[in-house]
Amino acid sequence: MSTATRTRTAARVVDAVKVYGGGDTAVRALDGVSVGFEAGRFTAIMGPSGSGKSTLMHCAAGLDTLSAGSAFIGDTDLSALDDRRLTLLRRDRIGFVFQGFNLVPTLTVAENITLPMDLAGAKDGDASREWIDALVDVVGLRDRLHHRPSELSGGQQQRVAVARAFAGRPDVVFADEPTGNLDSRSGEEVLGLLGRAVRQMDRTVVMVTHDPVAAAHADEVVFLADGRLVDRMPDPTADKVLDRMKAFDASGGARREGEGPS
Ligand SMILES: Nc1ncnc2c1ncn2[C@@H]1O[C@H](COP(=O)(O)OP(=O)(O)OP(=O)(O)O)[C@@H](O)[C@H]1O
Repeated sequence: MSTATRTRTAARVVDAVKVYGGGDTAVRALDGVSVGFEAGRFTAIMGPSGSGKSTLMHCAAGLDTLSAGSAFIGDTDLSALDDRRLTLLRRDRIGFVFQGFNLVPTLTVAENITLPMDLAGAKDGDASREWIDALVDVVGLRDRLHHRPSELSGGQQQRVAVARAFAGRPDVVFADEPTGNLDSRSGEEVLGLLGRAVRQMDRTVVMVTHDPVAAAHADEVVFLADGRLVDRMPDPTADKVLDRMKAFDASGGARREGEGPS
């Protein structure tokens, strides 16, 4: 039973292809990617600029659609959902953290955190009150609950965004460069938080990042190059990730079969 629990896949794409545009200018941003993101794990997606990281995240999270292949949240095939159901799935089963914190300026910290649940009309039962209470402690915002975002530092604002992403206990939280706008100390705090949410609160996080130090907070790093999955690294360290990235620089990224070096 515990094995089954451990190997649950929170999100996955199978043979994912994404082509932007058409004709001579078509860009194959994903070129047959199959990858699963295990529940209860923190996975980082890395790769050179333009390798398809954001495209993979957006398609896996139902923010964009694949040109071919399938994307699943749990057992739900996203391509089988109409727009309304997709919107509901994103609201109820997925949390998002973006580089620019995306908080509502007129709401307090507490209101921002519970906004997705309030919009969903969730009943404020004891279980969810306890969960939010625990989250507020994990993100260290108890003394800021009645402040507005403009009264907080960037790092504090991103901690609010992290709490908001986890508030509805989604199946998976997708984070796109969550530390991109933060200094290194605030960035470390936010990454530590994501890691604690996974390990102490049994959450699932998938994070796109450029930064080997950020990726080292994950349980596993998956590497993309030229729209393909080229490597996976369990138990990453910043040095190991940096070395792997340098190999991409040296080779100019992964080449398609039959394609020579430029
Ligand atoms: N909306 C779009 N229209 C056309 N091409 C796009 C679009 N979005 C992305 N691309 C192209 O698809 C490829 C993959 O882009 P993507 O943003 O997924 O890469 P990335 O690895 O996240 O890059 P970065 O690290 O620079 O953010 C790139 O060649 C990019 O120019």
